[in-house]
Amino acid sequence: MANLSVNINKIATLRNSRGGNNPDLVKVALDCERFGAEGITVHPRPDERHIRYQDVFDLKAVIATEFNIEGNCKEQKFVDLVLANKPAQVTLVPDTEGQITSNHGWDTIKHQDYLKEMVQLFQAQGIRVSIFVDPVEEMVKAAANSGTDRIELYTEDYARHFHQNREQAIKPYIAAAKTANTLGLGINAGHDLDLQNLQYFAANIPGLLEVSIGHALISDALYLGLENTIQMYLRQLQD
Ligand SMILES: CC(=O)[C@@H](O)[C@H](O)COP(=O)(O)O
Ligand SMILES: NCC(=O)COP(=O)(O)O
Repeated sequence: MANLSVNINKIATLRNSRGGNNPDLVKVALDCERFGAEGITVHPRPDERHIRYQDVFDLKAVIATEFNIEGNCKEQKFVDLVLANKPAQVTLVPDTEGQITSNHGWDTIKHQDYLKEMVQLFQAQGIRVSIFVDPVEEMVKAAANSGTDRIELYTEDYARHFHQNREQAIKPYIAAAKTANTLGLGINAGHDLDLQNLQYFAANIPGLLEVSIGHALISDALYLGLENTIQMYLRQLQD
């Protein structure tokens, strides 16, 4: 069964909209753990529009499950933040400036040497590394050459096409996962996974270790409550 890491960016978005500490991000993270989440994910961006750099220190001090920090390692501030906090996992995402959200994986062929350097830097500090990639076999192969522990499959395309034709939508992900399995890479996945598309994805991706879910899960929690929502997502992941 794949682990569920709850991405709490959207809690920080809500908090920041009024400048105070409501909702309390740290309390929400601890509640997610109490309700069954196996990890907490944050994706600090340079403009700190949701997760602030200080949040990462505050969360690291209290989180007992897997802490996953996602972000752009081309930003020195991000690299310093990760090294200062030594989370269980860092997920390298190739964000470009002004993006509303993550919208592509790394070109692991073009950035091979750079990624190798980054992977070594984090691994030397005992931090597991995952590289965010599109479900393209060549990208998975080149990711393996960087020495990364895991890849995170960018699932936006799967989610977008799921309702039209789920067999077609998942095809490239199965192929990418098989390649990753052959190369000994661990597999994470995320972006736009939700209560409709998660079960089919988890049931069909061989070797899926972890999903990180934020936007849909936090939205569902408005109607269903956070505890109930987390339990519902966990049920989708059951074998
Ligand atoms: C890497 C990924 O797919 C997610 O972390 C996503 O980027 C969430 O970030 P936002 O909450 O800023 O949209
Ligand atoms: N890595 C993906 C993630 O953390 C959450 O993405 P989303 O569920 O907010 O689209």
